[in-house]
Amino acid sequence: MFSGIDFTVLAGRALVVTGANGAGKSSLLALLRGSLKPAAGRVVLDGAGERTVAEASHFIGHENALKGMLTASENLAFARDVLTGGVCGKAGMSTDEGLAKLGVAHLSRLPVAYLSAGQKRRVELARLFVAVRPIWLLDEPTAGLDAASVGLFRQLMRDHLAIGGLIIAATHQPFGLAGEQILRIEDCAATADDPEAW
Ligand SMILES: Nc1ncnc2c1ncn2[C@@H]1O[C@H](COP(=O)(O)OP(=O)(O)OP(=O)(O)O)[C@@H](O)[C@H]1O
Repeated sequence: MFSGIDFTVLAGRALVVTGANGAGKSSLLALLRGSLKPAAGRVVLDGAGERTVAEASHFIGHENALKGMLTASENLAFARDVLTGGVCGKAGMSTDEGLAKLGVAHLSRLPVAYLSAGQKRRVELARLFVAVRPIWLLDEPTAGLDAASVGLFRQLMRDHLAIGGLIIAATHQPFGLAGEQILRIEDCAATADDPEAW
């Protein structure tokens, strides 16, 4: 795995985590949201009151968290209920508005099992908009998206940063977000803020 990772990400900024297959990008996201415990070190979240990173975050894994027999709209309604319980988040857009944000409003009433890989991914990403959470933890968010959808999602990330959101994304492709920090995980070490690493 990795060691020696030390970084700070401020509100309104993005950190792009890159590295070879198996370097530990997904594992780092799991550590950040608390689903894995670090052997050493800690994750500190400032300015979120009593909330943990998990409670303040959306997590989009590299596998979609969608139920095939539920429609796109039903999947989002379920996610919205789960993500807005207690103090953990407030409701955002309606499910149809969230799907429209990703350009898939016309798929709202279809069971997700009938959708293409890219369409499923766009439904998954719509979750970011039906509940309001300041931190987006994204694992290969644009995998399977066509060029137009990648461009659309890049703009949605910019919009989130512009309102003071924070994004940490594992990816093999640069997003080209202004001022994005890059953390390259290499064998048992990490090099931070190295834009030439691409
Ligand atoms: N559940 C698990 N149990 C044991 N080892 C695991 C588990 N998940 C991942 N690993 C190991 O941890 C290491 C890092 O995996 P991780 O998925 O974090 O890599 P990654 O950088 O995200 O890779 P990729 O680019 O292929 O998605 C790998 O060697 C992998 O085999």
